[in-house]
Amino acid sequence: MTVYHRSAMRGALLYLVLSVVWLQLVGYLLSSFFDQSADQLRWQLINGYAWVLVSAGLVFLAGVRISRLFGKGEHRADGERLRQAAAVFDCTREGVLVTDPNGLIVHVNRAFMTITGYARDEVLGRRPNLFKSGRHGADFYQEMFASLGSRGEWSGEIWNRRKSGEIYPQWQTIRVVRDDNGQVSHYVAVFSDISAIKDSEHELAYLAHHDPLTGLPNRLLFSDRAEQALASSQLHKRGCALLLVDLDHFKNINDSLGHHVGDQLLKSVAERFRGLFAPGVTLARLGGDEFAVLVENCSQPAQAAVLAQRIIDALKEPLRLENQLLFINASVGISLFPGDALSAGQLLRNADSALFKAKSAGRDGYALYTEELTAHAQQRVEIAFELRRALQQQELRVHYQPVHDLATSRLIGVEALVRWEHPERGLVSPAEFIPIAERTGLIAQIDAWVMEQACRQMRQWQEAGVALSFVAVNVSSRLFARRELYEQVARVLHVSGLDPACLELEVTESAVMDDPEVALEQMHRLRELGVRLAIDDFGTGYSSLLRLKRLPVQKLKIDQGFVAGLPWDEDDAAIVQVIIALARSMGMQVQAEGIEQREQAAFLLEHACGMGQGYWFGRPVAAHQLDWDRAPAIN
Ligand SMILES: Nc1nc2c(ncn2[C@@H]2O[C@H](COP(=O)(O)O[C@H]3[C@@H](O)[C@H](n4cnc5c(=O)[nH]c(N)nc54)O[C@@H]3COP(=O)(O)O)[C@@H](O)[C@H]2O)c(=O)[nH]1
Repeated sequence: MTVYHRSAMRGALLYLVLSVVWLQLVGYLLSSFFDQSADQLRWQLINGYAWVLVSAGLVFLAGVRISRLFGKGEHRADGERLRQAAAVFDCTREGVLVTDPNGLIVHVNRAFMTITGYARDEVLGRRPNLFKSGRHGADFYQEMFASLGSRGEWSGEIWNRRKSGEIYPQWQTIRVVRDDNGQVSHYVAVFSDISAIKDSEHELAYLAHHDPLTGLPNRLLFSDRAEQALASSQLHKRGCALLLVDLDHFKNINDSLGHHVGDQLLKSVAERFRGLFAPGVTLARLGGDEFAVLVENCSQPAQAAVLAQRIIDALKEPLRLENQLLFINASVGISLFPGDALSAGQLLRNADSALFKAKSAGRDGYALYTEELTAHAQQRVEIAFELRRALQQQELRVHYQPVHDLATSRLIGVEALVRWEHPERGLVSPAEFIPIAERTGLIAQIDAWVMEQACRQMRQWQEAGVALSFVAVNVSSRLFARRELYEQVARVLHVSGLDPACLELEVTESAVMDDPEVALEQMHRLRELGVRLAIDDFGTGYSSLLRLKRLPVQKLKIDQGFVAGLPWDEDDAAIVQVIIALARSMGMQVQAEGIEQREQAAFLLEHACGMGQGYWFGRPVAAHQLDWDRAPAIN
């Protein structure tokens, strides 16, 4: 039972007792005063009316008390609600601003002051246009008031000005408050400062569109800008040039000096390139060591070529990193809009084909896109695709070319050369697919496979009693630069059980001289395994004799280009003699390749070249086709 019930019960009981006492007392008094029952009846009636009158008075008093009681409760609840609202209003992190129907500010909360920098007194009685940033036009405010008029509410992003003058974004909701008569009594605006969110959005957008290392636009932003530039060029009937720049042998820097130095170098290169171009030119880093330059208003190949040369020349001076000077070159591919391509994607692909051409032509230069390049590029893509399949479907074969001892003319070794038995095209020359395999990275897989086959084959020959000193395999520059080459060779030797001294690894002179320090380290590691090392195509690179002397190499292979002129071409004859003398002076064996005539073999024998290989001795053939007894007479 509540307090109210108990007090009501008490009142009712009191009324009951008083009524009974009153009735008994009046009845007793009337019977004692009056003998006549008619008088007694009249007074009882008067008493009844008097009691009804008193009761009505009591009911009135009770009603007043009750309504007072309820009235007090309601007021208490209202007060509580108001106190809570005021606390929320003041504690909320959202700014709150209340205006009267005329738009004059009548109230602001604490968060409002924190966000805007204004004190309460500075804004009360003023209009919210005090905070206008000037970023929004009249349309914006018209729409806002139209929404308030029709829906009684407006929400949206608005840029306002703090007291400090700083312009900032806020998310704001404005509500119209109406009184009991439906008249506008107030406008209440609740807003939050969204600068931090905007900053994060900007940061995310920046990260998504820029390369974090150099701060240059990335591929996404570059493609976007290229699309825009092309659209604008089309409209204004102007030309554009896209230059794709690739650093030559950058991988060697990463591999030999570490990624930290590689990163520093990329930053320095980006800095140097930045200094070359006027503001209208977009320079981007597309990934790895690949940069792109988009030049608007450049329609002539000659103009683009000048820029390409400027890029190449910019790297002629060494780059100064923390404590060392580094040299790096670049190759550039150029494609022009609208002459070469009509879309940004095509322009990039064409520039890539031209870049490939520049690299194939010996690097450190530029090449312009031509239509034939597309056909070649297409062909390259197709071959790369098919080559992957060929590896899986085991379409590759290993052929062996005999190597003869020139003194005895006997077959003493073989060189393993890969062949592709294409299901439709027949035997495809490695000269066609090896460069593509090198570019796509498939070469490492191919070389590893050839090495495994050659070692197994050599073991089989040895088990069959064939007296063969070595089997030579080619190691591409790509595989040679990899640290895992050592593990790979060790694994193949272990699996095949071949004596390491019977395996000869041929590395081209250019692969060695690309980065002699890395080559030196790699060669020493390989020598620890006990394998033999030969420098292939010797004479075509620019070997430093000092460096050559330090290399743990057992053989120099004279490039077939010099052998071709023997014995009549004096220059070739002189070069060959020098190479032989050089090899011998460094205690290396020397082997000539590309011997097609007896006279060439005779010249080489006469000048103390130890070994020879070429069509005159025998072409590369399948393992079972080798003629072990062939020893053609040289003299
Ligand atoms: N990384 C790898 N490269 C490989 C592998 N197999 C081959 N190659 C390289 O491909 C290029 C072309 O090779 P190929 O068509 O096999 O040509 C070799 C010989 O057939 C050819 N040769 C040999 N003797 C003569 C000759 O008397 N005349 C003549 N015109 N050509 C001849 O020379 C090529 C051998 O060259 P080399 O390797 O320098 O000893 C070629 O660059 C191969 O290196 C492979 O598995 N991996």
